[in-house]
Amino acid sequence: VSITDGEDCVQLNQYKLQNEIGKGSYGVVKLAYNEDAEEYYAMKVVSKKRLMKQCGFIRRRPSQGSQLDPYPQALLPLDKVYKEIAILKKLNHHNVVKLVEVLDDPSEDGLHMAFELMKKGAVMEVPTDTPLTEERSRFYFRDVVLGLEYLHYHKIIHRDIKPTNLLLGDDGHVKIADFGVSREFKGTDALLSGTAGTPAFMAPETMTELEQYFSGKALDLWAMGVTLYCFVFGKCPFYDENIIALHKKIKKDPLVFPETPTISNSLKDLIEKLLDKNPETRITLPEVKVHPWVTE
Ligand SMILES: COc1ccc(C(=O)/C=C\Nc2cc(OC)c(C(=O)O)cc2Cl)cc1
Repeated sequence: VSITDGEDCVQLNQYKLQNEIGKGSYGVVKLAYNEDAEEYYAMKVVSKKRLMKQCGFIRRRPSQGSQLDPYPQALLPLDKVYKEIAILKKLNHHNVVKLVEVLDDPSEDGLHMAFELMKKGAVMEVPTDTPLTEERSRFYFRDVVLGLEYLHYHKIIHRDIKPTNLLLGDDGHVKIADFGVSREFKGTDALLSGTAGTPAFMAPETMTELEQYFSGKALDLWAMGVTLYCFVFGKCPFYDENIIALHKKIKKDPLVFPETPTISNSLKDLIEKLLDKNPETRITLPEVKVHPWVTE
């Protein structure tokens, strides 16, 4: 990997890194021009050092001798990102982002993942005062249903479905992105514990005091419900900037639809079934596929 700081942009092998187009806890995404392919890509840059710190592997140790504290048996954080790459490499679906290449130079801190560029970026930002029409929401929702059906079929729970992780290509279709917290499972469903993803999109069953296990697929369905609500209303159904208050609202508050914009009864019915606080009775993906609002 040769990194040269040219006129004012960084060259990484055959990629010319340009301006930042995305940012998150994972790192940044930069526009990258591939000189050989004469194509633009989205280059996700993950800092390995930051990953190590995020998992508390690098502690400030008092200088008491040089003995290295043995790493706890937990997964090394880099394994997490290598697992994410392994998952992405085997995925190939019209509604899932395509990982093209990984540039990982052991001597470099940045791990670079080149994705096909989704020219229009995220389908929408939340909150927004210009939400999507019901028609447009249905069009994008169908893409998310197909993408998620593919992921669940390949035994992957995404765990961070939300509008900013739904990227729009120039064919007007949506692809699911960001597998940073996704989980592979064996058998028919994942049995998960703990919370991962974005708080306002987390399902109520994950917010239990006692350590509990819950279905992975049902988490993605709940997040799809929050996402669909955001599509048409431009804001989340449950929100509070205080995380404790947010958890309480998600667990206790009834679902409320704003007066405007008015939405059809069939859409209300679907959102209510997705945002069912009981994961046992929550609508499943096969049922979503045949729901009147989706097939209308
Ligand atoms: C306005 O123009 C724009 C065009 C494209 C973008 C954009 O692509 C942003 C993020 N991209 C991604 C993020 C990912 O994770 C966090 C992953 C992943 O890890 O799966 C993949 C991609 Cl592509 C933004 C603005």
